[in-house]
Amino acid sequence: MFCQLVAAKTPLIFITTDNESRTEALITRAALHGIKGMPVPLEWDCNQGFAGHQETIDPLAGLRWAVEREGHGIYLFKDMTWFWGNSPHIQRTLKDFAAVRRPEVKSLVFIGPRPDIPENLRESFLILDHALPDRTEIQNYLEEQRGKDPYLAQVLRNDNDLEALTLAAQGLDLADLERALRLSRVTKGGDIDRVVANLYQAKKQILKKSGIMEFVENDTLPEQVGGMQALKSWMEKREKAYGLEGLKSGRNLPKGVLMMGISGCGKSLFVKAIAARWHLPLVRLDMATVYSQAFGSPETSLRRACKTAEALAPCVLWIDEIEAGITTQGFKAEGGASSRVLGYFLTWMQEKKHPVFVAATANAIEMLPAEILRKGRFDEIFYVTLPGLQEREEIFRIHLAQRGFDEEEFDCRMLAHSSKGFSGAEIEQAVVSAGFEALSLNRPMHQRDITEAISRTVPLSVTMAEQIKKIEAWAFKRAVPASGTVERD
Ligand SMILES: Nc1ncnc2c1ncn2[C@@H]1O[C@H](COP(=O)(O)OP(=O)(O)OP(=O)(O)O)[C@@H](O)[C@H]1O
Repeated sequence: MFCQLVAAKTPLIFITTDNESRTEALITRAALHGIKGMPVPLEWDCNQGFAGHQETIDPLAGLRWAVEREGHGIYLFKDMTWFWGNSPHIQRTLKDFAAVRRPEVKSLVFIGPRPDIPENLRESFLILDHALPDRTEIQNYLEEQRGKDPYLAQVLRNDNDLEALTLAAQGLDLADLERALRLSRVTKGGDIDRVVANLYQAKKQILKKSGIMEFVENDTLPEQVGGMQALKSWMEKREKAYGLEGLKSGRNLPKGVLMMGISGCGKSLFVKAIAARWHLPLVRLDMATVYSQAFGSPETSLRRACKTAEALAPCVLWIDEIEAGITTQGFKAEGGASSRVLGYFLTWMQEKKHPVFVAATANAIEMLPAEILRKGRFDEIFYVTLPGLQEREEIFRIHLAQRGFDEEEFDCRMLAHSSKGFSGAEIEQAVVSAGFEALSLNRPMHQRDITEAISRTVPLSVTMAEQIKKIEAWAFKRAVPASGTVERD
């Protein structure tokens, strides 16, 4: 694509990239191998100007130098986005350059993490996105390296190993992949499982640095989730239809589910359980962070997040608080960032090319615009409400067992009765604080400790009774209850 644009004499190109050196390498390779007669691209940055031309350190001088040079050429500007916003001279020079037809093949290429192009120049630019390498690119790279590098030849003994390493490397830049492999070599990890583990560590670090997303280490089992029968059977049906292999490989991965409902009732827990059960990496995107603008505009942050998720595919993208950023005036009325961001997200959901299972969670569900709830966006929309009697009993059993208590020594039915209106998180908290109480008195935990912890708790369903009623009335019309039934006790 880049070669074709240059060959077609596109004067101004902007490439968004998170990795300058990878993009520089790509441009150089494309120029030398893809465009006949093209010399090596010349690079400009604000510290050096063009190499060997001190007089070009000033951005305008650098630009003029490139514009005035004769012959074919690609001129790569790295830091121009910091300067051009406040410089009418730079903007005018670029506008004039774009307006002139010239016999030679000459393009000025600008790179940066975001297409921060001055309003004035937008029309003159063609914007490309240098996304992370896809599966085929990674596989080709690994195969090529295996032929050259005895260490990789030792790690990748067969096609299954190659497949496993390719999968683990998805979401990494080739430069980062190279670095991670070097690290594995130094630590003498010749075993494929260790190399794969190293790559996951590298990915975790990189996502953490990017700020808006995080890798969630996860081994939650569906058995750790009490109740939610409808959600569980939704999951099991897909497993029966496509097989775990089909889901794990991404071949038959559903589009996604939206889980909305009261805080502390297990939405996040279920997202983790689904990802672990389908053996898919789980990345969490916090919409509140996207709107905080800490990592660029909300649109740019979300675009980057979606691209990264696609590069990591097959994976589960957990969008937490999808309603964040939508103000009380509503989605359309405010007409600002949230409608643009959600608009982008919905289009992406529809058009994404790689298998990303989107698990979105929401608390303030009455804020969600009809666009999100429309049939077909998500495979299913679930409403996660307060657990009923049977479910509370199950949740007590789960949390007692998780903390090493023998659940048979407790009357979980009775505990369930006395915790009416409690969320899963509140039940967990009652078990934890009862355990702590007993520990502080240096004795085993008894049933009484838990009932006392329950009676000390004022659950959310009491403090927020009115809101919860409203939320329930709203949700029951629009979503499937995650529990399968609406159990009242
Ligand atoms: N159905 C459940 N079964 C077992 N444990 C539960 C259940 N619901 C909640 N919990 C416990 O409460 C904790 C918090 O729940 P979780 O974070 O999944 O709730 P949430 O609905 O995502 O809340 P929020 O909307 O506030 O993020 C869980 O980690 C789990 O320990």
